[in-house]
Amino acid sequence: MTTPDPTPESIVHAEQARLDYRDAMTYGDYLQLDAILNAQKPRSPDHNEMLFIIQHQTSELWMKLMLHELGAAKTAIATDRLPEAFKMLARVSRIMEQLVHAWDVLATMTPPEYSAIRPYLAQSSGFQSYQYRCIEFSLGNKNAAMLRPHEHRPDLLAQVQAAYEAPSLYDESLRLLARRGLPVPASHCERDWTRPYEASDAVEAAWLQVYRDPSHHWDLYQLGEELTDLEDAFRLWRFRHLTTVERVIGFKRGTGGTSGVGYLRKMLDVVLFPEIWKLRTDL
Ligand code: HEM
Ligand SMILES: N[C@@H](CC(=O)c1ccccc1NC=O)C(=O)O
Repeated sequence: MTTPDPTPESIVHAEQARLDYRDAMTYGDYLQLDAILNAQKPRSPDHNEMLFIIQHQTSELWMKLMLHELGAAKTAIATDRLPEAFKMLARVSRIMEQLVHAWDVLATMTPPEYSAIRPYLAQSSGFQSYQYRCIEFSLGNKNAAMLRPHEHRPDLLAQVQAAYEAPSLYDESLRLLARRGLPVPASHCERDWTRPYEASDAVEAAWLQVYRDPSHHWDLYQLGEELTDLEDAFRLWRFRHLTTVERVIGFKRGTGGTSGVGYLRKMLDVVLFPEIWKLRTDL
């Protein structure tokens, strides 16, 4: 006699899965799904606005995690706990790569599809993303003008301002090199952290010592390569943004008031960790 194939119902029964959650915390409770899944409020009647909203909301969630990891990685470097920092920096780079691939989903939106939504966006723009600005500042791309869009929200301004005033990931890395006896000039160990980073031959010379003798400076060498991974991924993100914008709105001005593609193209020239790149030519 053959036993009958199990039915979906009998499988659940045999597993003794809990089915009554009246008195227990559920998946949705734990993840606050009521809040998250009721936060998509399209303003247009257009089908594609849901994609646009979810693309941005998921990006903001990943940015939240990046900031969480970046902040902890900076503290770990500042307190000489490098293995922990490496774990967190690797995660930040993987998140950035995730955001790079996310552009593929948004690129399914054609120019006419976006044109149907765009008037409903009014003057809102990614330019006003405070988490994005915190990431740029944490990575050392400081620019006082970028605080202005947040002036009307003192609570958010305080967060962006804190990232603006704090040493960046790279600043903390250079301070670590100095603590390890490498010849990082004093001007790069203590300074007004709100000033844009200025590349220095002396800093490059310090990194060169690391890269010329990796086995003696293994963890600093690994730090240099983690920073390279991160900037590499960030450059790809900027490039995919630029290309997606060009294919969707061409050379129209941005809703945030910038030239659009022209502005985003200029941002491709930003170098976050200049000496880490320059030293490769001099090795
Ligand atoms: C069709 C999709 C998109 C278009 C047409 C677009 C367009 C633009 C434009 C024109 C700017 C320049 C600022 C302005 O004048 O508005 C900008 C900035 C920005 N966008 Fe987008 N964007 C798109 C998707 C996204 C997505 C998915 C994100 C992810 C969160 C994003 C994040 C940003 C950020 C952070 C900035 C500021 C960049 C900086 O200051 O360096 N954008 N976008
Ligand atoms: N700057 C875009 C608008 C835009 O992309 C946007 C608008 C509201 C919320 C997020 C946006 N995404 C990134 O900039 C545009 O000029 O079409």
